[in-house]
Amino acid sequence: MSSPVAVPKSALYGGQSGRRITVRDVAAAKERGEKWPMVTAYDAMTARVFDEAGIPVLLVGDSAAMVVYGYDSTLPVSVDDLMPLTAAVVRGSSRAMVVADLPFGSYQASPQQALETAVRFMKEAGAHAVKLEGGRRVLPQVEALVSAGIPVMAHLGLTPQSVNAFGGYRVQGRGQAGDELMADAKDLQAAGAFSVVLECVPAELAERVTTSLAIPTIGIGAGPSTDAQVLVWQDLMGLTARPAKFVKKYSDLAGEMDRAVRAFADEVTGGVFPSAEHTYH
Ligand SMILES: Nc1nc(=O)c2c([nH]1)NC[C@@H]1CN(c3ccc(C(=O)N[C@@H](CCC(=O)O)C(=O)O)cc3)CN21
Ligand SMILES: CC(C)C(=O)C(=O)O
Ligand SMILES: [Mg+2]
Repeated sequence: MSSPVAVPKSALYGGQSGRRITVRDVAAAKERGEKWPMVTAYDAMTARVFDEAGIPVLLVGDSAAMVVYGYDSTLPVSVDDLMPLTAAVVRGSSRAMVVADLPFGSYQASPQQALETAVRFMKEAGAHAVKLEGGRRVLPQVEALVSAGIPVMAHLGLTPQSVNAFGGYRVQGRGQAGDELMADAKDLQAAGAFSVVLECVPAELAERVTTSLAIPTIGIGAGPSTDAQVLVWQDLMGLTARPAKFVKKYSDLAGEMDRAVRAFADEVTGGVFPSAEHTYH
């Protein structure tokens, strides 16, 4: 039997406020030095499970392109694809802040385009904040959204919508590029972003960015020093075939689902299911 490990729990993670987590709660957690978890969600039932577990922030990621829709990158997914998933996550949760990831092509063209897209996610899907990828190249977009009262989560490092420009999913921010990323992070904070995701960057860079910023950093493949950590839920649950190095598997849902569906199939073919207890008369 394994001995229980004492896990320090933050007031943000598992908070019992009875209302939604807000950007103010997220800011206060950094001031208190409390780390918190974020996970993706794409439907109401998983959102409810994560919400009831006390996860303070749920991200409806454009990773839905890959884990929900089966594309091999995040580029093909549209606003219309993500809108119903976002609405479902909002309906399935009551305490988490729900962040809508703006998909490729829905905000890059102009601040006006970014505002129109973000307003749809807030108004029609009920999202509480939006996320977009990029640094100084999207500052006008960030400023337009913040001016409209829309909380913006930024995203630096391995920004998957730029996978074709990077030539693959590779670590970002090594050497000189680290100084560029630091400058992007500071400018995003100055533009009013309430948090910034750091994806696939050296831990030392993520630590420097985290201590240099007043807003929280959310790491994925960015080492242990960021204020928060995010994973795609299918990765941490063991549903993903070949997860990245930064993924830790906390469950083997693929194995469990395989076992369960084979058991059902065997009982159907063997005439065992349904028995009397699952039958109406
Ligand atoms: N299921 C899932 N999980 C994710 O974390 C995720 C997505 N999908 N889709 C969108 C992006 C793509 N992401 C990825 C995908 C692959 C690697 C990857 O294979 N990385 C290499 C590192 C290569 C290097 O060392 O430069 C690895 O071996 O982990 C990283 C991030 C993260 N995001
Ligand atoms: C992995 C997170 C940060 C993301 O952007 C997504 O799931 O789309
Ligand atoms: Mg994303």
